[in-house]
Amino acid sequence: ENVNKKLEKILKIGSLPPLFTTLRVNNLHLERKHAIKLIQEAIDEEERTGLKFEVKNHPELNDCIIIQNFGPFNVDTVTEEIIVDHSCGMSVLRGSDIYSTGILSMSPYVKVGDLVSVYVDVENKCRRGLLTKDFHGKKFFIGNGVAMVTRAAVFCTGNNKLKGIGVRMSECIYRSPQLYDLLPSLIHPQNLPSIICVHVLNPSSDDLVLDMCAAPGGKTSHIATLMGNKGCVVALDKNRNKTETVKRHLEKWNISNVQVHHCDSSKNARQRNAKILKFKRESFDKILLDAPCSGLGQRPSIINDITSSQLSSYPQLQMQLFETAVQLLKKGGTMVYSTCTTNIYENESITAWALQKFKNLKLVKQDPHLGSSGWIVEGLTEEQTRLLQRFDPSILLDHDNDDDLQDHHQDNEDYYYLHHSERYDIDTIGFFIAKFTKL
Ligand SMILES: C[S@@+](CC[C@H](N)C(=O)[O-])C[C@H]1O[C@@H](n2cnc3c(N)ncnc32)[C@H](O)[C@@H]1O
Repeated sequence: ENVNKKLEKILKIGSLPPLFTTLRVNNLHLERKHAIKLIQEAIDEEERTGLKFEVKNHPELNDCIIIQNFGPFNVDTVTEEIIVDHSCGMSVLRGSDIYSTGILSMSPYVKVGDLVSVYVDVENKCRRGLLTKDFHGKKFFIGNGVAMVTRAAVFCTGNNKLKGIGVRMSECIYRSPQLYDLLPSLIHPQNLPSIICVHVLNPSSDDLVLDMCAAPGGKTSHIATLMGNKGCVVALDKNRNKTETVKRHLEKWNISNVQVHHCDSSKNARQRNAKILKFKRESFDKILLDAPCSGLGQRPSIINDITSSQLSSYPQLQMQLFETAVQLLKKGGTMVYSTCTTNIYENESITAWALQKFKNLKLVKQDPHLGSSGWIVEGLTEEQTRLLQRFDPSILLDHDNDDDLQDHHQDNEDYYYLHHSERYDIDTIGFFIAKFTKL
């Protein structure tokens, strides 16, 4: 009964966007107070919702900025419709406009400048180019916007998909400031636990650091920045295209202490095209293993179509990567293992397995520790779970009236209330961090 209730809360909170946007500042090139001023000015100028977004310091992280968002709002639908894919819908709920590539279906006579209601294709069933009246699958309303393109322009451009903004959002059920492409070399939108994760690793300027699963590179640039663009970071990813994304991001940030390689970081490399680089055993001072995972902590996520076999495949891969990490870590070195999932089998159970298998590994205290403790599993003592850091936004829904979990997309005053208190350290994506030292 309790487990089901917890699961219900995890799914419910997972379907909502966090109501805080967090940004990391490139403090090698810009002081945070100047960044705050520039961002506030840009938001005030762009603002179309009539809401006042306040840009603030994170009180404990010297490179982090927080902006509180608003929602949910009741928005009336209009006759003209468009349907967008899931990932586009999720970006809209976090403040984005709609790019034409995300549009799946559109009413036939929409003209540029018309107001349209925007829906997400919940079950991934809408064929691209379908007329909205012919789509009978589940769809979820996320707000209204102004069409910048016609149906013909979106769907009749041959093989080249139309690029650029297709619908400019005017009233979303959740409202966040428009930040994309704002000062891309100086600020990076990043979820709070991801920022905390690299502070926990705490790299310094004379370290040799390995980032085993680096793409798209958010944590890599953070590691490099904390090292003052000195020392050396080796950043690996098994996906070649994604390593190019990492390189572009680092170039934008003017970072020169990172070597990026296309490489399979697991011991038993099976991916055919990824090179396997040989590093000397016990050569790295610090290692980040931000592991591939089931992503169950990602928010918002209206659907989750992960299969149980996909879900159960992750621990195996995580253990392989973990073994490589332990081999490559120096004695006395530090390793951080992290995931963006709430799945205990990819988090606490991997930690328990690692402590059992590698007797020279020890869990150590994390600083900062803003999340809650880990969950208790076989093989971990209570004291050890207190050294783990788990971000579990479902605790926002832990209040006395558990039986009355209403649909937040209606008129959920409880939810609205919760979000208007200062809960930025809880209203995050789901995330897990374990920090080890090698004896
Ligand atoms: C959670 S994401 C990493 C996010 C990244 N650390 C960041 O903060 O931007 C996991 C990454 O692991 C990569 N990956 C998966 N299996 C891998 C392997 N065997 N070796 C190296 N990278 C792998 C994926 O391509 C993916 O980019």
